[in-house]
Amino acid sequence: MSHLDHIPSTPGKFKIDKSPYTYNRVRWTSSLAKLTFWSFVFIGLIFLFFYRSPSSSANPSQSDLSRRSLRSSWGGSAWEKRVRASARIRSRNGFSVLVTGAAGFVGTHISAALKRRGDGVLGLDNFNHYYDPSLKRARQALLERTGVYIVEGDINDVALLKKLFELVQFTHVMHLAAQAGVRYAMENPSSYVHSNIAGFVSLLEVCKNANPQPAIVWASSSSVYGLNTKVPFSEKDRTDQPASLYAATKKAGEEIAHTYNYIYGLSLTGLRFFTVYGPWGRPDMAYFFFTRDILKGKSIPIFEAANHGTVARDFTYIDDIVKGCLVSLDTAEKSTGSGGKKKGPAQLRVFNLGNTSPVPVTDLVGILERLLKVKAKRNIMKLPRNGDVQFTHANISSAQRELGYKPTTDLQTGLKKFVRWYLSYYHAGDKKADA
Ligand SMILES: O=C(O)[C@H]1O[C@H](OP(=O)(O)OP(=O)(O)OC[C@H]2O[C@@H](n3ccc(=O)[nH]c3=O)[C@H](O)[C@@H]2O)[C@H](O)[C@@H](O)[C@@H]1O
Repeated sequence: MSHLDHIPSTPGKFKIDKSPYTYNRVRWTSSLAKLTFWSFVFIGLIFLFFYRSPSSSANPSQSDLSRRSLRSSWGGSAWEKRVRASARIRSRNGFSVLVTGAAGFVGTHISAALKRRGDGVLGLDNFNHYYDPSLKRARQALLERTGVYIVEGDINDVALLKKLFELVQFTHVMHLAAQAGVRYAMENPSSYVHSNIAGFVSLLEVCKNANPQPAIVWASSSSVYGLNTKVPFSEKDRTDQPASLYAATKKAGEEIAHTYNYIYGLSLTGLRFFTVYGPWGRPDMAYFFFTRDILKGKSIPIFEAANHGTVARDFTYIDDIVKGCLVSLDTAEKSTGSGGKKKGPAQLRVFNLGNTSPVPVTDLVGILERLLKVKAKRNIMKLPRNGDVQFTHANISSAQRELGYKPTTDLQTGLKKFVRWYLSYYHAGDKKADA
């Protein structure tokens, strides 16, 4: 046996002599050289990972986040060209808007609407696996056909955000990237902190340093009203009793927005969306998976409150939400700061965007049964203590007064459009409708 046979095959390891107390000096020295070499390689890889690591996923687990971030990449001249082309304004007085969460339900609709009217739109999305990513890819393909490019990355990736602001002078940011869903917060609390708090702060940090600073419109949630019992919910009502971690992170977002407005002069508008539904919707939401399960003949859990109390939502159709978002962007005043310094007071707004007519969940199921022509297998159960509240109802007088916001789609009409889309998307192409 030559001494080469003693050189370990596994990097970073060296063989100890038969006797645990003595070792061969030659073997040790060559092993040490190997060890040093492989340590450098290893440290180099770690350095590369942290230096270049762009996106991570908001959802499943932190280890998933890191794993996925390794796979994502951005940069290069072709990439920069695509970014600039997508964000190029094509109408007089148009905006250049960065839409975060662009492959999401609301993000897709808003990106398409902005592009249609001639604004420059650049999307950003981490394509996480909270729900079927193939639906997000299909939305991406849809947007690509209209000329909207979605950068694949995470809002926590400050280097990426900085790069985007270097390439494009965004006039506005439509911030929709978030960990959504009320009930999932009990399963994966850290994903809510990661996206809705840390991610929001990282975005605001980059916006505040940008020159010029963009105006920001972002998605808060009706869930901030939490245990508030005064109806309909007005922006003046208390929001200090969240019933879920999701709601708490959205409420935290509103306070964080106040801080960045106060210190840095960022123009910020928070929109409290009320249970948004429609074509290209989210498979984790009740109207969506009820449709899927009714068609499959599976029973659906329908929540009711104590003493058979009605559980209801102010379901709001996506087109009404899009209108509310666009007019929020149009009426957003410029941020006042520059170079991270505030120059004067800036606009800070919060609006309810709801439909103003709550519908019991049982009625939602009745409408779906009629549209699908299938009887649902109803499994009535007690509202679990998982963050769901019994009732939501928006008072929209403030949005009406200041934005001219006026929802026009009732649940029956909106669900009809959703069902038509659902059937053509899943049944015509025979795609799997698993959330
Ligand atoms: O308005 C909002 O701010 C929130 O609206 C929805 O949350 P939610 O209203 O709970 O929407 P769904 O999860 O679709 O639930 C709709 C209704 O169906 C009920 N439900 C849900 C699930 C189920 O299995 N059974 C059931 O009866 C819920 O209690 C609720 O009353 C979204 O999921 C949140 O991301 C959003 O922020």
